[in-house]
Amino acid sequence: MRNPFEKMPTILLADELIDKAFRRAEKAASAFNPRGSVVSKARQREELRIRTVSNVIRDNLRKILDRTPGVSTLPPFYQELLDILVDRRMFHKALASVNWAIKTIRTLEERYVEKIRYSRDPKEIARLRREFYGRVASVIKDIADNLEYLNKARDVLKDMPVIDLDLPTIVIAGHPNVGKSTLLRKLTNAKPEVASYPFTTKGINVGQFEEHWMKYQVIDTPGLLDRPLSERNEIEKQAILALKHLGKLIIYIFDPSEYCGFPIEEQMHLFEEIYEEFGEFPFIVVLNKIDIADEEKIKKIEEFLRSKGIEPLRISAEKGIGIEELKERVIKIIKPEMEAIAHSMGRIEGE
Ligand SMILES: Nc1nc2c(ncn2[C@@H]2O[C@H](COP(=O)(O)OP(=O)(O)OP(=O)(O)O)[C@@H](O)[C@H]2O)c(=O)[nH]1
Repeated sequence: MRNPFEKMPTILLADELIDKAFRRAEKAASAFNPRGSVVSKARQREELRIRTVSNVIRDNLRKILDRTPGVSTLPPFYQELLDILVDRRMFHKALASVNWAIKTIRTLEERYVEKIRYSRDPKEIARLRREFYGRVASVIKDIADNLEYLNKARDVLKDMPVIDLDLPTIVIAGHPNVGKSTLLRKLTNAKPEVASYPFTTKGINVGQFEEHWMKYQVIDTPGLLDRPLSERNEIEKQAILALKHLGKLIIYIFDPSEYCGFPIEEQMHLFEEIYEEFGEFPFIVVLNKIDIADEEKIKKIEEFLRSKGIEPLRISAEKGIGIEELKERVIKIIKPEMEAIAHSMGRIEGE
């Protein structure tokens, strides 16, 4: 899956678009050598100007609509993301205004070409053409704000993170410095691709791994699932919603060594919040940095988790301890689900 907004064209602002169209029309008119009477020549030349202006503008605007995916056709994850990045309603309205401008200019073109064909006075013909120019300029000025909005939106959208929506996705959560990116690197054996996300200052880390001929995607969203809910703003809350559309499983990381700077009580508190927030998700909980952590603290967290019916896994992301077992647990949870999906699709195809 690619970024659905990758193909969005550069969007000219109102003045740029008007200038471009008028300049093209002048160029076409000056290269044009009509024959016939004075009136006929005037008609032909002005009709050419009108058609050129209309074509240039409509082509430009049409390209925006053709190369921008319809919001409702996008997967839910991208719809949420669109809301976070640019406000879905505004975006939709801006596109609708572009559509309106295309239609209006087409109507004006036909109307003025007809008027010119009926006129027998070269001065009147020139005046009609100027009037057409004025009306076109005012249509474009009417949508100036929308063009500006789309222009800015495009800059944001074309850099949207490329996340493969077809792959089962594992989301990593836990306080800062507990070892999230170290674990991601270890699990995926890859230098994580960092895509810039506007709602995290650090970008998002994405990596993949393959096991038993199946690919999995692991993402880490610094700044998102590492703080209490009360500290998150609206945008971040929405981003979390987007994650819910995307993820299949959460790997929650504790750092019993407390080297991350958060006491284990605080870590348990954050865990409870995230566990509740993602209630419908399967969780795998790991205790990281066991190479340096205190046995007593490890036990304390283990007891806390067992009281919730969770059996945590001890690992060291840095030393590579427990990573294979972690992968096995991931696969055990995700694979049957994916197989069930594949199976039901096969059945539908087979029928
Ligand atoms: N001793 C030890 N150190 C580890 C282990 N895993 C991670 N670290 C260290 O812990 C520190 C933080 O690790 P990161 O992977 O950057 O943590 P993070 O959770 O991604 O941090 P943020 O991106 O800031 O949220 C780094 O200095 C790592 O080297 C481990 O298993 N053992």
